[in-house]
Amino acid sequence: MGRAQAAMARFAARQGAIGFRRQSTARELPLLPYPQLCYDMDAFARRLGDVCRVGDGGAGCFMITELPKNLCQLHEELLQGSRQFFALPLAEKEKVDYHQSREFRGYMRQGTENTAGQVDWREQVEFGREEPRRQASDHLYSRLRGPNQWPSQPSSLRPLVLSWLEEMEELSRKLTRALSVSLGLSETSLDGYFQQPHVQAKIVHYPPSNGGGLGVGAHADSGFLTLLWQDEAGGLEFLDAQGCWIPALPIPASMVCNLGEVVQLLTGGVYPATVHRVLRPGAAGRVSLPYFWNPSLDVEVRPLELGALPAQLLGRPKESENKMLPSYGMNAFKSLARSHPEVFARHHPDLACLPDGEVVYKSSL
Ligand SMILES: O=C(O)CCC(=O)C(=O)O
Ligand SMILES: [Fe+2]
Repeated sequence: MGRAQAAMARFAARQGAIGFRRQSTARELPLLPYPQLCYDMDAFARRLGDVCRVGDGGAGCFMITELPKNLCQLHEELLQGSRQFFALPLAEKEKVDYHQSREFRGYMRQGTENTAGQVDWREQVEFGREEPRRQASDHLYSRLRGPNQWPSQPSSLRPLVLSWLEEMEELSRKLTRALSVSLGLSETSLDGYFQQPHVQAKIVHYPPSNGGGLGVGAHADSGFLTLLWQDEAGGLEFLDAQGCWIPALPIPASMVCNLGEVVQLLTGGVYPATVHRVLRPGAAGRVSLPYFWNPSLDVEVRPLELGALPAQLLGRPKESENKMLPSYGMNAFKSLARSHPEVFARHHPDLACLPDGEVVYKSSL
C-alpha cells in the first residue's frame, strides 16, 4: 500500500463508514509538504520541477500536504456551507442564476455546463474577484471582470468565500515563486504576471449517482495553477504520460495542485497542463472546492527559452480543436465561452466562438 492509500485507510478507519468505491492499483500523486514550501524553497522547487516534467516520471500534478490547521478548518467550514447551499430548493439557488451574469458567475444547475462537448454531472457556484463592471470600450476580455452574485443562504458563505480567496492567493503566490525557482529563474521572475490575478473559485457538488460515467469529462484548466480541496468521496483522476489515469485520493490536511495551459505555453510544453476528469460519485455525492490561480487578463504569455524537450503527450485535443492563446485574457474567454454557450450567446451577442475556441467579433468574420 502506498503512502496516500495508507493515509486514506487510516482516515477512513477514523471516520468509520467511509469506504472506497474503487480500489485502484494505479500510481499515486506525489506528495509535497507545505512546511518545506515555507522554510526550504530550494528543496521544494527541486521536487516541484521533477513532478512537473511529465514524461520524465513526473505526474504534472501533486498533493500539497501538511497544510496549517487554520487553512484546513476554513476549507472544512466552506465544504459545510457549500453542502447547506446545495441542499436548498432549486428556486432559492437560482436567485443567483449565472445566466444573469455577463461575467459567467453564479449558480449553474446540473445540466448547464459542458466539458469536451459532454454535459457535466454537477451543479456549482462560480466566484471571482469582486470588482465594478467595466466599460464596454475596454478590451474584450475585460468583460470577464465584475461583481459576484452572492447567495444569501447560508449567510456564512460570503465571508467564508472571501477568506478563502485571500488565503488561496497567499498560497498561490508562494507556489508561483517555487515554480519560478524550479525553472531556473529568480524567485520573483513571474510575480509581474499576477498584478491583478483573474482568479476563479468554485464550490462544486456532484450529486449522488449509482456510479458509472463521468462527473466532468477530460480537460485541462486554462489558467496557471489549480488548487483543489475535496471531501472524502474521491473520483478526481489525472492522466499521466503513459495514458494511465492516476486517482487523486483524498488525504487529510492536503490539497490537489495541477498546472494549467498558461504554464504549458510559458514552458513550451516542458511543464504540460495536466489533463484530468472526475468520475461520478456513489450514493454520498461529492463536494469539491477548486481555486483557479490565473494571471492578470492583460498578460501576454512569452515562452521561456528552457532548452529542454517538451513531453510527448497523450490524450490531448489537436490545436485545431483547442488553440492555446498567448493572451491569457482571450484564453480565459475561450474556456468560458465553450463551457457556457448560453451565457455567451445571451450576454455577448456581438461575439462568435470559432471551432478552435478563439473568441472574435462577428463583424470581423
Ligand atoms: O471537482 C473536481 O474535483 C475537479 C473540478 C475540475 O477539474 C474543474 O472544475 O476544472
Ligand atoms: Fe479542471
